[in-house]
Amino acid sequence: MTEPTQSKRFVQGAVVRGSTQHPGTTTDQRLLESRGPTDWVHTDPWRVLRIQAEFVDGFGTLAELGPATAVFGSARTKADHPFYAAAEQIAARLAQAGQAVITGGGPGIMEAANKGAAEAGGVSVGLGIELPFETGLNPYVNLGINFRYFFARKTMFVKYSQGFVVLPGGFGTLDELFEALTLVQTRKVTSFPVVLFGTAYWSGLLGWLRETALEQGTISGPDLEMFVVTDDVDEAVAAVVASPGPVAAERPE
Ligand SMILES: C/C(=C\CNc1ncnc2c1ncn2[C@@H]1O[C@H](COP(=O)(O)O)[C@@H](O)[C@H]1O)CO
Repeated sequence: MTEPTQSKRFVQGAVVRGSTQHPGTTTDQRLLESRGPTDWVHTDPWRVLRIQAEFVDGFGTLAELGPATAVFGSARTKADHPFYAAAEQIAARLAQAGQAVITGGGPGIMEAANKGAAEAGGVSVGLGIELPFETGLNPYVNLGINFRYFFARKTMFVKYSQGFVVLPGGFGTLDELFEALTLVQTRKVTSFPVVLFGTAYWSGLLGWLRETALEQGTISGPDLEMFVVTDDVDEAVAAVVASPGPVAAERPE
């Protein structure tokens, strides 16, 4: 009987190959030398890995953030608008209360909130999003992550904040607001305060929710109690600072 010789073995990561199974090159050689078709970078399996990478970067960066509140509002609000000043003040108060402030990292209300947080010495988070036109993170972000995918970015807002303060805004703001309300309504999260800042701006929407949505039974009475509506900076801050965060509703495993 012939003794197998150790020297003829080839170790390939976790795999051990005998001489007849030798691949001829090492894995590193093939990685470094390969040049071939590149269309696979535009396929869904590759996108899945990129999506995973966004979650890895987001979770890895924000896991130790501590208490935080997300502030939303129009990307178009100018620096001389009263809502810009209000967002700046809300964020400054949140920072003074030991909270990080999370925004979409863009201009308008996002910039105001990042400015308020950063200038008050707080953590000023910007979760940027790739858009067809380049806007980039505003200069007041001191902890920023850029996302390709809206849904990965939206997970970060909810996962790492203990409440939302929503200032007047358009479709983007409404999307963020209604996502939070849907998560609370469906009990995906509990203890998640949503503050609508700017009573006059929100009154039309709230009236429609009461007089049309509630009337026609598409929402219920308690759904209308999910948010605090205010023009008062202190009230807005107090509503979120007291919250323990997006506690997942209990369910049997
Ligand atoms: C349209 C303009 C800039 C776009 N830049 C944005 N950067 C980051 N996040 C954005 C941007 N635009 C929208 N968002 C997100 O939606 C919310 C604001 O949307 P709205 O439609 O303006 O209300 C905001 O909270 C972001 O998360 C201006 O030149």
